[in-house]
Amino acid sequence: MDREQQVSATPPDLKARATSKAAGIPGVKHVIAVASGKGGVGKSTTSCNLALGFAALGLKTGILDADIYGPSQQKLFGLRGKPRQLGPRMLEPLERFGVKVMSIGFLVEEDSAMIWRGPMVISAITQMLREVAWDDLDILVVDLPPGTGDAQLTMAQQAPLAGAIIVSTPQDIALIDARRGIAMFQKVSIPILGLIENMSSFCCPTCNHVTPIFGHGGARTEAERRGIPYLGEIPLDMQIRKTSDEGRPIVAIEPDGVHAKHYVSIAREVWTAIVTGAAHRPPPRIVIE
Ligand SMILES: Nc1ncnc2c1ncn2[C@@H]1O[C@H](COP(=O)(O)OP(=O)(O)OP(=O)(O)O)[C@@H](O)[C@H]1O
Repeated sequence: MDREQQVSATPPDLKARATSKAAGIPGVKHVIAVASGKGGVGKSTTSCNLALGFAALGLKTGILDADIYGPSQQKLFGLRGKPRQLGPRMLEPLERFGVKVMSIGFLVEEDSAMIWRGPMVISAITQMLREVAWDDLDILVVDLPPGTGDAQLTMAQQAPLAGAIIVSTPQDIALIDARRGIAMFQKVSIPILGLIENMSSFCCPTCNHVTPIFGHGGARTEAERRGIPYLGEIPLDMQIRKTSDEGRPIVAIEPDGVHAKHYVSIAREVWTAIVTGAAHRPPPRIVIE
């Protein structure tokens, strides 16, 4: 059953867009999306450190900040300045810690409000995807905005996604939203590369007591229930927060530290799934018309 048949039970608008084939991005071998159903669960921090994890594996890596309403990759990577124009339509991504970065945050003032309607958001994301000189990347990580709106759907349908990673905290409330994200990607037949539990537990730096502030293990249970890979957990840790705020992400500045090892190991697992084609695909649905 092909992709067009699988989406035929979805609303007409979704179906029409789902059938438009996602064309490849010149110079980019694999594109993955990092998504979350809910805001503030650490999706951007995870995308940034995962991208650095791919780079640590020796892969040529880029990151696209598709979070139009709240871009943060420019800050996480400690980058300032505007991308250089290369000809009439092409922009050169900025680069730090060996990762090429493009974000709407480079193009608008930090405190300007992004009051854009859906079509403008879609056009901006499409341009950042296709009118940027990514140039010979093994992997492009796309940091999606939270939720399952227009921007997410556009990426799911217009970018040639190898798969999506869902980030959630262990709480029920975040997992309910994560489920919606999973369902959206499955509806458009994008493989789910796995679920990451962020802010999984807090280890007190003075007494080493571990406190599951947002609960613990919820994402693993959810992944098992849905039959999708569980990629692991990242603790709630002040160093992760502090280094992110300072624009010196933990994988870049402490590459041999315990957190970097976590992120790199997740990156390795994801990369293996991509190149072996082992990414989880939803079972084909029987459609009666
Ligand atoms: N594992 C972690 N430990 C400590 N702090 C974290 C961790 N992950 C993220 N944070 C912090 O939580 C806050 C929110 O993280 P982030 O911006 O990555 O979330 P998000 O899901 O991308 O948010 P948004 O929905 O606004 O895009 C940031 O201050 C970040 O530094």
